[in-house]
Amino acid sequence: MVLSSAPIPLGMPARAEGLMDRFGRRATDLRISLTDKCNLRCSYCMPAEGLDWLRKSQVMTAVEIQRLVRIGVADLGIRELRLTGGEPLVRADLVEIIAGLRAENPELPISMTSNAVGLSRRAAALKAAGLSRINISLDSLHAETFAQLTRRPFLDQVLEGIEAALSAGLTPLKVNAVLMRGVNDAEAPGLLGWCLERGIELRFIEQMPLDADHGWTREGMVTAAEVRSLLSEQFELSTDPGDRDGAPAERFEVRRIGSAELLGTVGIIASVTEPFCADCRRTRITAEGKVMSCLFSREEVDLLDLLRSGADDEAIAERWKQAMWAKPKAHGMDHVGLDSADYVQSDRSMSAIGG
Ligand SMILES: Nc1nc2c(ncn2[C@@H]2O[C@H](COP(=O)(O)OP(=O)(O)OP(=O)(O)O)[C@@H](O)[C@H]2O)c(=O)[nH]1
Ligand SMILES: C[S@@+](CC[C@H](N)C(=O)[O-])C[C@H]1O[C@@H](n2cnc3c(N)ncnc32)[C@H](O)[C@@H]1O
Ligand code: SF4
Ligand code: SF4
Repeated sequence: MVLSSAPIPLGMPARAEGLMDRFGRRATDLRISLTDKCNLRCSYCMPAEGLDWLRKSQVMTAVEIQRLVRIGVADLGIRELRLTGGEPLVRADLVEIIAGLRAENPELPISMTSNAVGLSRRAAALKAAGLSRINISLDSLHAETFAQLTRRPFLDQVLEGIEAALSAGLTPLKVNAVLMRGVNDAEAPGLLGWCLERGIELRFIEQMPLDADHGWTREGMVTAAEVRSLLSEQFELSTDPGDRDGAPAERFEVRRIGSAELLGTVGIIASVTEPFCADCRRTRITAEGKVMSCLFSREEVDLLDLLRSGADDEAIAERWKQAMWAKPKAHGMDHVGLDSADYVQSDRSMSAIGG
């Protein structure tokens, strides 16, 4: 048996149940990045020239991913799984990965976050393999604005992907949009109307300082308060009565101004201005098998070396638990504040973490 070389961290119960941290939170939501590669270059995420991609040998195989999920579900209390990246669709073995995960975990909710480029050809196969639902990123319905934000002219492919995902039953389908001031912020009500017509839940995400270009500024980002104000031009929002249940998105019921008819819901993910770290339930594993206990962690704990050196499940679970025990309180620090003086942006961009 290969044991973690690290001693049990201070204060961690010797027989800690599941992925507990020092602040009493327990991670039950596992997010695995399948790849650091992507076919878009969204300005808030990737640089125009791309990044130095990981070599194939550095990236977890389907079998390694399946083993980690098995350990997470059987031994560590994981109750839901999200596949992300990079762009999961660039993995040629995506359908096999999902089929393998589903065969071992018949009841596990398995979702994916994707840019939907090329999805129209694969949506039905992904559903048949066992994918439960999908969240798709779409920042603009205008071809020029889409191309400006993503640096690629693929809007039509994304729209086709969304239609295919709906037809395949990858629902409830959610669309993620990041608003950039002066670029697509005026589109907020239009995007919401478009999603409501299709039974899609739109979520606006505050831009976070996780871009490879390090171009984020607190003044430049569009805040949740601004999103609500932009939407109020056409819609009335009221707090959704449902339980938030640790979710990043705060949900609102949507009605046209002056109408009582409920059109659907919209979510706002206010990671910067209205953080939700106190109830965080997420544990992340990067494409190269490193645990990131927080999206903004500067410390990573390697599971791939254990996977590849004959370690047993118990040793892997123990190292994962230790990594999560050290989870920072918020935003990778001991306090909230992505705009605080002591926040230091990580070298990892969102695409290399697994957003
Ligand atoms: N700060 C922070 N932001 C997060 C976290 N998890 C997700 N987000 C943000 O929320 C965005 C949307 O996440 P998704 O991957 O679409 O899914 P989700 O909102 O977690 O999941 P569902 O509502 O269950 O579909 C991400 O791209 C991040 O920008 C988190 O742990 N911390
Ligand atoms: C990193 S991507 C990975 C999955 C897939 N490529 C996609 O775009 O949906 C996941 C999510 O992160 C979001 N994202 C990327 N960079 C971000 C940033 N700097 N701030 C906020 N959200 C970001 C994207 O909008 C996307 O919805
Ligand atoms: S947000 Fe997603 S689609 Fe856009 S560059 Fe990052 S990983 Fe690619
Ligand atoms: S910033 Fe870190 S602690 Fe806060 S919600 Fe995200 S992952 Fe959890």
